[in-house]
Amino acid sequence: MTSMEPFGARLRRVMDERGPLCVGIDPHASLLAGWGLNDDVAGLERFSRTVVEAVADRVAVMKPQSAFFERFGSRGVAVLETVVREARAAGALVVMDAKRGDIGSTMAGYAEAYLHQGAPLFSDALTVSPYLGYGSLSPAVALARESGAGLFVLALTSNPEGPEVQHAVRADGRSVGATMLAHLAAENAGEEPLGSFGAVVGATVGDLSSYDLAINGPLLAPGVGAQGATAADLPKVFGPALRNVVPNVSRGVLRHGPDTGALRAAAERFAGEIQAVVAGS
Ligand SMILES: O=C(O)c1cc(=O)[nH]c(=O)n1[C@@H]1O[C@H](COP(=O)(O)O)[C@@H](O)[C@H]1O
Repeated sequence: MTSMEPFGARLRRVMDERGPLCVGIDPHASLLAGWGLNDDVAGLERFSRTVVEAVADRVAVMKPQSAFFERFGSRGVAVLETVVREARAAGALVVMDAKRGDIGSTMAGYAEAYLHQGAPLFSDALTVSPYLGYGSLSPAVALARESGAGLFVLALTSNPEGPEVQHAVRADGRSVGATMLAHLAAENAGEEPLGSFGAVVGATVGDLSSYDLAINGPLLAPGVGAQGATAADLPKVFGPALRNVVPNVSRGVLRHGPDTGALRAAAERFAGEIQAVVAGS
């Protein structure tokens, strides 16, 4: 397998060129209806390819939400394959949001599905859940390193149910979420200009001053837009780590379709607000 330049280096460059915004592709049934599309495979394909056409040539990252494609079985997954290919061809990095996590031997299978170059769903990075134990992710870490891909590990998620697991305090006094961040910092040690092993930290989670976000890797920050966070919240949540934050907006952009100009304008509005807070921090 020919190795690509590591994900972290590719991400840093595209963030420098395009700004850090990630636009999510989340074809909810309600959004398809809002766009005047049927809730079927043709509607799914029209929706997701329109989003790619509108923004993949200008945003740093696109994050298809696998759940909404899997809903339609193998034909939905075929659409997902097309979407990944087209978004990457337009210069965006694709983070596959499938939140995989299993015992190590099975995790190796998931890693092959998304992180092996040449796999039909090969993506620049994959979201993974470490809640079977961080070590269960090692096959994905190893394959990502080999192929130049990355991971985003759920650390402090944007949903209100997350804290019962992620804020739980271990016998050594550290919270579970902080432990995941520490694992990622170790993974990324010494990498320049940025490591490839990111954390998911919701933009909605509030004050993180007691957490060490200096993991030398990207921080994927969902929650801006529909979940109530704004660009203005980002400096408060992320402090000095803001430079490595990739804010994700899905419904906040998608609800402006189906007009490509309106989608583009919505993405550019979020991108502008985010650029302004990053520049001012
Ligand atoms: O991993 C994710 O992307 C993710 C983690 C998290 O903590 N919270 C979260 O909302 N997400 C995803 O980010 C997207 C947010 O969508 P909107 O709320 O519509 O912007 C969805 O695809 C979620 O599954």
